[in-house]
Amino acid sequence: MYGTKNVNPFSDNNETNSGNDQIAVEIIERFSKVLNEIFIPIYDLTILMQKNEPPIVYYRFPTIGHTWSFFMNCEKLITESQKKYGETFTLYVFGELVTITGKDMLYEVLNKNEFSFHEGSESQLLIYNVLPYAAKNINKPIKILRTFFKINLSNVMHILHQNTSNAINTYIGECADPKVINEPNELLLKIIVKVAANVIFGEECGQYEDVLDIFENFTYLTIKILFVPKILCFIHPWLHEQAVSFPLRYISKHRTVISSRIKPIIKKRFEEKKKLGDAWIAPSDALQLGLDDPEIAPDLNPNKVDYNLIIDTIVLFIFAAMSSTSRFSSYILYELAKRKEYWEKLYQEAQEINKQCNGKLKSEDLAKMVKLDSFIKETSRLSNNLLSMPRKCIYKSHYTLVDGYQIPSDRTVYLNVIDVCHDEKLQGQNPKEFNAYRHNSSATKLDRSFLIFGRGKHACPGRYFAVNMMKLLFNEIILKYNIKPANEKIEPRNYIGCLIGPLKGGVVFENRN
Ligand code: HEM
Repeated sequence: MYGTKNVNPFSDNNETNSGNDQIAVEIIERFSKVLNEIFIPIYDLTILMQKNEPPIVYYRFPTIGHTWSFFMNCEKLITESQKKYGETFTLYVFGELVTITGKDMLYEVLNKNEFSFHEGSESQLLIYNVLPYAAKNINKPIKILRTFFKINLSNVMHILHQNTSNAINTYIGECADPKVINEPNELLLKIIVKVAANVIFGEECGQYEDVLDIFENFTYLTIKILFVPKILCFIHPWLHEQAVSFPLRYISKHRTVISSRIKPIIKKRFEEKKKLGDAWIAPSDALQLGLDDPEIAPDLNPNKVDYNLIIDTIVLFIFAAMSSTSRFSSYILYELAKRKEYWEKLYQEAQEINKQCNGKLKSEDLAKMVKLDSFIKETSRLSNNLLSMPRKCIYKSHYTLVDGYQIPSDRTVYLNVIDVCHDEKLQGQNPKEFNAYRHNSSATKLDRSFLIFGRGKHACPGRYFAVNMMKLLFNEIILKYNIKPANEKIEPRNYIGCLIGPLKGGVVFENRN
């Protein structure tokens, strides 16, 4: 029954402190024991009388709860808690109780309306504080994004390919002598921003350096704020939100710059459409999809366009697209640099496909890149966060999971995705080891064993774009360069709290021939 077994998952480490530290720890421990003995049973009792909540993992220090171990070694905290309490349990982190569910229960949480994606998601912080016009009716921008991926992606593949090639030439270029790229994360972000800006924003606008700078800065900052420890949440979550979203709100007056760039383009498009009528060929970008919505742009009148909503939709698009795609691309680049044993086969595949399509890749050619697809899928599988896809329980009093545990209203539930990634039944033999050929379906396919793009009704609508973007990028890199880690001892993946942190270390590029 919940909260009654005061088991300490970290008891093995208790003896490592010495001297004054040891005394200090003992004093705090004694003090906290007294507090625990007073408060925990009272809390336990009140809850027990009401519901069968998931067990709260034992913690030593009141207020701090599991925050320290969550931050320092989240993987160990989760694994040991799971061993002792089962797959559903509760932690006390940054002043808040959060419940963790494992591989058997997480699909229920993902699929039930009683668990809100929008209220649970960390990105809400960004959306409400920085994109207020999108936040007012979030379904509108999401619908534009979904439509874009449904109808436009294959139409823009040749543009994406061309832009990827150009961006690689610009940012990596000829490497007759070995060239060390010390910050491959930044390089990949630059390439992806340039490529994606064209198809999202329109070719005319995607060329403006000031706009590209905004997208880049915005993505950097949004990645950074995800890793800021939520210390201020001990006082109130609102304070944390205000502090981390502060720099984003003032980022180079993004609204003014983007607005000054899109207004003339929108005006020109309306004029051409009026003049040419049905003969006008609409550009295949997300900007145009926004303009096709009569609520956003009524009567082809530039003065009536809801520019704020268009700008927020574009920034949301960029934020959603850039941060994850560039982060995952950097993990793939490192794996590729490290794992020479895969090169031969990947190179052969790239050459054959390139020959068949005369160097002009279309959607169907990308579908043929099965080996590269598997390599991308395996890298992503092993580059997942430990916990992911938070949901807030919005059911009136509590929601009862199939395992009988009752999740109280307002509780955030995190999904233990690493439990899925490391499960032998789901992943096959040696699930913690890299084996690119363990997969027999594409990285875009949503299934129980692969949760990188989520599942259920909020599953990532940008996954085809992301995977195709990565295929274009690495197909080009494989054909053009030999790569190796700048430092033989490349740093393994590191976690910051429950999130996988950016990889560190340079990569050396050299022309293949
Ligand atoms: C490697 C790249 C990417 C990864 C790993 C990724 C991952 C995810 C995941 C896990 C979710 C589900 C979140 C949840 O259920 O809590 C999600 C949702 C979403 N993703 Fe992605 N994503 C990627 C690229 C993209 C791209 C390129 C876009 C394009 C704009 C995009 C747009 C979105 C949007 C709009 C949602 C929310 C959908 C909704 O509200 O229903 N993502 N993504």
